Amino acid sequence: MEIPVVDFNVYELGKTNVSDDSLEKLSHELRRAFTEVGFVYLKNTGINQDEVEKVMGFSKKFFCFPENMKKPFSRGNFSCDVNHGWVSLGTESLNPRRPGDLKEAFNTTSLRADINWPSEGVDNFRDVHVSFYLRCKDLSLRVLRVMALGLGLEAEVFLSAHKHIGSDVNGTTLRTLYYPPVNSTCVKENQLRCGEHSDYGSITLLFQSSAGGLQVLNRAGELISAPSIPGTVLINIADLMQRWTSDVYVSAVHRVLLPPACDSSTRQSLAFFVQPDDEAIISCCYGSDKYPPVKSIDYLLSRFKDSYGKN
Ligand SMILES: O=C(O)CCC(=O)C(=O)O
Ligand SMILES: [Fe+2]
Repeated sequence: MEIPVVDFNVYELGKTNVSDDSLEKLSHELRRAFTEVGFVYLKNTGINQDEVEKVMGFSKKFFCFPENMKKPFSRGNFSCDVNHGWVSLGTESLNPRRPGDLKEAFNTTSLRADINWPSEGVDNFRDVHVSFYLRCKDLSLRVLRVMALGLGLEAEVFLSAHKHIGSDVNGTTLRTLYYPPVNSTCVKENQLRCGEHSDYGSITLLFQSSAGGLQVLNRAGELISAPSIPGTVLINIADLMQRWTSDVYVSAVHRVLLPPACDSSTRQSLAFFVQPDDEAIISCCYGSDKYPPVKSIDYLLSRFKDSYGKN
């Protein structure tokens, strides 16, 4: 099964009058995508390609700085948030059995005004990333509502555990990713741009530049490619949501391959990782006991330990 494209037009950002019938139809389409593949392309969400390209442009300026200008913003340097900040090339292994991923990232996890943001040479870096974070937050809340309806659950069931996105008690992160040109003579054995993994939280919104490489493992065990479709948002189920729904919605493994040997192009993506509030207890819905309840923050920290374990 390929990744379906679903039209979100009736519930796009800014729309307030949506009929129950249209929401129900949408919820069935999302349910089908999230049970059969775990990934869906949403079109007509209200977030357009120009916005995405603007954020990528600002990010790229930062990534192209020399290392000494990026280092002060490193992940781990921010006492208010363990995940906020810059992650250098090869630091994270999303598949811990592989060498470090050939990617750089900047995580916007804290929206606090009093933290140190890159500004020299990248005016507006904070504002551009924070505005896009808030747009993604709004869209995510809409998607979470429709997802609950698709399961025949009360519309607020997921939303009530995502009340604090953008505050210090919620780990939701906008991650801008930069995959520099690959020099194939320097690549380690089994190294990829991004190793096989599934995401940790509830859902992920992904926007990609035109360079390919993203693959998704479908339920038939086939790796299918997930190219960028301009103007759409690729949304996937993450692991806590799979637990929450007792495996009804599936969190699919995915990865980003190296480019072909003679291809020296770069790649960019923006991932918005939606995480339930730190203190939310995630228990299986429908009264199932398939997984024991887990606290959102405990689960997230244990997953970070695995992917940053080598450092
Ligand atoms: O860059 C991409 O297209 C995917 C990145 C990803 O899957 C992740 O960071 O979790
Ligand atoms: Fe991912």
